[in-house]
Amino acid sequence: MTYKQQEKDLLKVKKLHTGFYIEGKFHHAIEDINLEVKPKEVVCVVGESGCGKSVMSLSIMQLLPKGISKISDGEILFNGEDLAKKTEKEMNKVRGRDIAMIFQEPMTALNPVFTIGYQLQEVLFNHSNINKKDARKRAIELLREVGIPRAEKIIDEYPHQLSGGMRQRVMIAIAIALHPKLLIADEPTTALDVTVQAQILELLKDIQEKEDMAIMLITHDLGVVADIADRVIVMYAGQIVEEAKVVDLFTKPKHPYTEALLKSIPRMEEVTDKLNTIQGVVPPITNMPEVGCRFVDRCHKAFDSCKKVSPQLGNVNGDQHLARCLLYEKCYPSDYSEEKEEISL
Ligand SMILES: Nc1ncnc2c1ncn2[C@@H]1O[C@H](COP(=O)(O)OP(=O)(O)OP(=O)(O)O)[C@@H](O)[C@H]1O
Repeated sequence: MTYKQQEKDLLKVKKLHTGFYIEGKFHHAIEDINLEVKPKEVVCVVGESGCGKSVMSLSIMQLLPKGISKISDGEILFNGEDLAKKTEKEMNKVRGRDIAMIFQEPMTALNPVFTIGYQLQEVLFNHSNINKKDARKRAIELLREVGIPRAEKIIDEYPHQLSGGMRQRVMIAIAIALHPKLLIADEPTTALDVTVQAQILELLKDIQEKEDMAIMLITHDLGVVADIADRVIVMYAGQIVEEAKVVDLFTKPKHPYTEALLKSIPRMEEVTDKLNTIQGVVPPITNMPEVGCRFVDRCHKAFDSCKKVSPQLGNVNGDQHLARCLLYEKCYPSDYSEEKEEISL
């Protein structure tokens, strides 16, 4: 039995396409996204800024900005139910109770005019019949669980009285209050300094184990991934370009973009005066190449066909390692033939 067949999916995203209306024209920000998250699994989604990571997570949570964006195709199955078909009222029940989300900047998610305790208890009141006394007790327990010292005092403080790391701990406490089955964490450590980043990652790992919860962690930093992920999904220009178990991704990366991301992680043992950065930028959604590989202009392994043939996501190293690159035979479109390409030239 393969890994993918072992357990039922908690989240299964199928052929998801989401985009924005810009100057009256619809442009896709993510295209043909297929992914699964199993119960208790930690899946990391990585890629540079603008690759579509946040659009993907906001699509799953149905939190895209109204009027200017839409899911144009696809399904988002959570425990078999399509979230894309749920009403706002139904989604309000799912958010927090089944799927929780934490963001990069906790200050924007926390309300500055209410105490920490008020905001924690509000979640408990909204989803259960708990009384005031028990809610306060539970809120203090939750603050302790996420490592907040002097929880009895902090509960009556306001978000601005806490450090960035402590605020992120409060967000995690709110997120786990109802024991969700999935936590989506969008760059949860990016705004924090390095030592605090490590503590928050450690906390997420502990909580994931204690709560038996799955995590989808979104980050632009592959360094963060090594420590926590079971599986990694690499996104580039709105598409998944590689997906593998964490060990395989780090030891046998298949896509030149993943290789470049790995090279850009600073290493202690390398004495160098410059960081390896990837030259160029991610194409904007208003100027996405219609055909060919979207990484072609930045790829040092690119060859002629890369501009003419759109690579498919294919199995490149057993059934758990997918990549979207013409270096691999399995990534050519099923109707591809060299003859056809020659005629079209
Ligand atoms: N409100 C919006 N209106 C128009 N385009 C948008 C909007 N939000 C995102 N986009 C575009 O969608 C694409 C994907 O953006 P997204 O925020 O998902 O990237 P990301 O990988 O999460 O980057 P970051 O790490 O910077 O958040 C980008 O080209 C971005 O410019």
